[in-house]
Amino acid sequence: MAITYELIKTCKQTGARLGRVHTPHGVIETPAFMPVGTQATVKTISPEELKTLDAHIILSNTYHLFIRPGHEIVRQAGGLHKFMNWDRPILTDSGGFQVFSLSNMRKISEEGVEFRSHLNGDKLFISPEKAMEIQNALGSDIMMAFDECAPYPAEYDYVKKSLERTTRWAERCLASHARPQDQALFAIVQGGMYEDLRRQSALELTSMDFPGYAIGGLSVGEPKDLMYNVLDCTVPLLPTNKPRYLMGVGSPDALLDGSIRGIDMFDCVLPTRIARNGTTMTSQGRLVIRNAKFADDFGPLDPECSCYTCTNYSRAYIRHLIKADETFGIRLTTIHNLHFLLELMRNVRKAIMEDRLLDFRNEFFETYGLNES
Ligand SMILES: Nc1nc2cc3nc(NCCc4ccc(CCO)cc4)[nH]c3cc2c(=O)[nH]1
Ligand SMILES: [Zn+2]
Repeated sequence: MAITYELIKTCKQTGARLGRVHTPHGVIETPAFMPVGTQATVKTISPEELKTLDAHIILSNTYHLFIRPGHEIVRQAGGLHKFMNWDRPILTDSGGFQVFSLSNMRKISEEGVEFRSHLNGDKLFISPEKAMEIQNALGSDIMMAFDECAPYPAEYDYVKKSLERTTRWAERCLASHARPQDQALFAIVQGGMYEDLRRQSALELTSMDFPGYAIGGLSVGEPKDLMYNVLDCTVPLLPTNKPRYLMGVGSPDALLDGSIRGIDMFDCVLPTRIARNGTTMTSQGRLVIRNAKFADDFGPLDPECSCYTCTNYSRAYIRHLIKADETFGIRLTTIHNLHFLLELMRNVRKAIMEDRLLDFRNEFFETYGLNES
């Protein structure tokens, strides 16, 4: 079996679970945050630094690696682990979402999606079979089924037709799964913001017995309370002995409230993306280091933080680097933001062990600020 999920305990205060996902490249302690390395690198951070930060798994993208450098190159390199020198688990997203969020001129049919590369405009086509061939070449430990992430908002009838096609595509992914012993294929539940369609999608996909289930179609601009409604009606329909992965979610508040609702895995570009413009997550909420008030502030970014950045550099120095567009500044804010979220998840796992996750959540929001993202 490519992966097995070990449920260690369920929190008495909430629906949160402490677990472990065992993979051929190591164990993932859950609930887990996955740093995003879209083009085979977590931007500006080395694999050694990711290990120092204690990231257990990273995410890469089928769409990006298909259009550059091409999955055959990665296959010839011996797979993504060798290519990027990362020997811990890798999850690859299947490309559906990226095609819709990045490329223009795309046509969706039963067969798959025709689109133009956002790099050079080449006309390309990805089908469920193609998405599986690419992920097979990449050699990721966890592959995602090829799906359609319905836009938000979207008409009921469109979402229903779309989820039913996503279910048929999931069957085609299963049928073309070349190495189920080495790679786990996760299905992706769709259904927009409609409870009955979410139920339909969950029941259709869980009847096919995948090793793990993702909840897609969220974090697409909907209000947070809608996202939580969808989780409340979807998570209970997923098997308790398999991992649940909420795609594209990674703000501190959503990691906490998603864990409370029984989500085991999260990914988001947020910490790395906002770091590049100097926005940082600190125990007192968001801090935009470009702000002039930090020009002569020689204290650490976050006094409560023990990361490499907060141990060795001042706000004044980091602000100077970001203003001067120095890459080292982006490395420092990225290291801090990744540490902040990975540390948050370590504390979430500790709070579940001690049956006090709800208390931990309320304490966290008192200092971080409820409406932060
Ligand atoms: N295969 C598949 N992949 C997905 C990836 C997703 N990623 C998201 N949301 C990410 C949203 C997101 C994008 C950028 C930033 C940076 C700061 O603005 C933060 C969040 N939702 C998602 C849904 C799906 C989905 O249904 N299927
Ligand atoms: Zn720090």
